[in-house]
Amino acid sequence: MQIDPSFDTSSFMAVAAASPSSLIYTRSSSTSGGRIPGSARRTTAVVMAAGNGGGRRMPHVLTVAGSDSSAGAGIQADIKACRALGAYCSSVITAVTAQNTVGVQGVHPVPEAFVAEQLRSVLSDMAVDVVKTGMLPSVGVIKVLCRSLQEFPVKALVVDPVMVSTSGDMLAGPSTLSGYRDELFAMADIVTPNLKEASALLGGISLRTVSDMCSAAKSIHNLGPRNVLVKGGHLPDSSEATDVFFDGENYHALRGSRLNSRNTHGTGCTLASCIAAELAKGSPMLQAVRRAKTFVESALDHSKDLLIGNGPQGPLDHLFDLSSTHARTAGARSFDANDLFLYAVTDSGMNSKWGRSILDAVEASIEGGATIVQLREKEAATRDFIEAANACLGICRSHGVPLLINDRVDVALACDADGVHVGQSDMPARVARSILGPQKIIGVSCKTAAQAEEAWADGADYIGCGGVFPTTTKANNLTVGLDGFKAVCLASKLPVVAIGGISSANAGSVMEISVPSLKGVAVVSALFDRECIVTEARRLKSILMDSSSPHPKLMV
Ligand SMILES: Cc1ncc(COP(=O)(O)OP(=O)(O)O)c(N)n1
Ligand SMILES: Cc1ncsc1CCOP(=O)(O)O
Ligand SMILES: [Mg+2]
Repeated sequence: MQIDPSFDTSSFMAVAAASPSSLIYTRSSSTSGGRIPGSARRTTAVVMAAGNGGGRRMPHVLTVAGSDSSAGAGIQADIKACRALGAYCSSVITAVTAQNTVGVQGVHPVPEAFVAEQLRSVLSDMAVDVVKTGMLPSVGVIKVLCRSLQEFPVKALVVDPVMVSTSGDMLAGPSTLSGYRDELFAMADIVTPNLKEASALLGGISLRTVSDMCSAAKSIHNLGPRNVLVKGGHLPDSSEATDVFFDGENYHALRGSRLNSRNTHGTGCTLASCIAAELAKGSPMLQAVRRAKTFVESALDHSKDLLIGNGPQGPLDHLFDLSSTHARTAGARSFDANDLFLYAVTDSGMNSKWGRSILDAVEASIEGGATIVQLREKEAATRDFIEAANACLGICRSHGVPLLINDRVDVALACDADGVHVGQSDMPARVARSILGPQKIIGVSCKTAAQAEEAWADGADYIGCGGVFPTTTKANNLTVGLDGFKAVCLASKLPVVAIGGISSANAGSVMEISVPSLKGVAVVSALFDRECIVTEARRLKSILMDSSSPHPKLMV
C-alpha cells in the first residue's frame, strides 16, 4: 500500500472495526501509519467470500477521474450520472481540484503510484464492467491506467479526454496528448472529445462546421479507438447542439436543440458516464450514445432554473428523477419512452409451432435486443398466465427490460408486472390507471387521433397504433396504412409504437416517417414466427438504429 508523503501518517490508523464487515480509519498517535493490518485484510476477504455467494448484480462503471469540490463535474458527476441510469459507480481519484461555479482555484494531483493502488483495489475485486476516464493529469497516470487495464481487462473503455474545464481552466497539460494518442486511444471503445479537445488532439486544427467535425472524428478514429463522438455543443453560429458519431464506417449527426441555461457545468463528464452506464447495462454503442444524450438533455432541462453558487457556471441536478419519485406519488410516472424501440409481443401459438416455451422465447428476444416485452397470451388459463408472467418477470428484471401484460389487469396486478396494454374494447385506460396506480406503465391501442387524445386524457403512458400493414396475427384488424399511422403520430401527445405486419422488410419505412412521437415498432410474427428469434431481433434492431437517426447519415 502506498502512502502519499504529504499525508500525516501519525494521525491516522486503519483498524478492523468491531463490525466484521467494515474498516474504520480512526485518529490515533500510533505509528502504524495507514497500513491495513493483516487481520483487517483477512476480515475483508471473509466478507468478500460471503458477499459473492449470490444476490443481485448491478452494472458496474469505474470512473477514473478528478474530484470536483463543487460536485457538478468530475468524479461526483460521474457517480450521480451512473446511478441515475441504474449503474453502480466506483471511483479512482486522479486529482483533487478546488473549484466552484466561478472556476478552478487549484489542482492537486494524486501520486501516480497511489492511482495505481486505487485501480488495483477496485479492479481486483469488484467485477467492473466498464471503465470511464475523465481528468488524467499526467502521462504517467495514463500509463498506469493502461497497465491496469491490461492486467484487469473490462468489457469497455470510455475515454473522455478532459483537458479544459467549462470555465476555461486547464485540467491536463498538453503533455498528456501523447499519452492519449499513443497509449490510451488504442484501448478505447469510444472517445468523446468536445471541439476544443478534438482540435488539441489534432494539432490545433480549426473546427467550425459539422463537416469539420466529421473529418476530425475520422482522424481521431485513425488513432485507434473503435468509435468517436465529437461533441459540437460549442459550435459557433448554431442554434442546435449537433454531435458527430463515427464508428469507423458511418457518420451519424446526432442533433439536439441547444438549451439556454447557466447550469452546464459537468455536461461532458455526465455524457461520458451515461454512455459508460448504458454500455455496462448491455446497450450497443450507438444506442448508449443516444440514451446518454437524451439523459443529458433532460438533466439540462430539469436544471435550467437551479440556483447553486454565484458564478457563471452552475451544476446539473443529475438525480432530478428522485424528485419525480415524490411527484410520482402525486401523479407523475416512471416510463422511458425509448423502451418502446423494439417491442416484442409474445404469441403462444407461434411458440408451440416452433416448440419453444414462452420463457425461452422472451429470453431470446431480449438477447437479440428487445427493449420491452408484452405477454399477449389470448388462450392461457389465468393460473398458467400468472405462472408464466412470474417466470418472464424474473428474466426481464434481470435485464432491466419492462414487462407488460396484454388485456389482463388482474394478471399484471397478481405478478406485479411493469404495466398493461389495453385496447379499445378492453378495460378503459382511466379505470386501469385507477386500479394500477401512478407508477405502472399503461399502453392503449389507437387507430385515430381522437382515440390518442382520449388515451392521453385517461393517463396512459404510450399508444400502440396500427395495423400499419396487413397482418394475419390479429383477426379482423383494420389496417391504417403508413399515412393513417403518421396522422395519429402527428396528433398524439403520447409516445407511439407502431404495430401490425411490421418486419425487417418494412420497419425502416415506418421509422423513416420521422415524427418525434414515434419511438419504435412492436412485432409478433417477425420475431416469434421465425426460426431464430435472436437473429431476427438483432436484424430488426440494426434496421431500426439505421433508420431512426434523427437525421440521415452523413457520408463524407
Ligand atoms: C403495442 C400494442 N399495440 C396494440 C395492441 C393491440 O391491442 P388490442 O387492440 O387490445 O388487441 P389485442 O392485442 O388485445 O388483440 C397490442 N397488443 N400491443
Ligand atoms: C396485436 C396487434 N394489434 C394490432 S396488429 C397486431 C398484431 C401484430 O402482429 P404482427 O407483428 O405479427 O403483424
Ligand atoms: Mg386487448
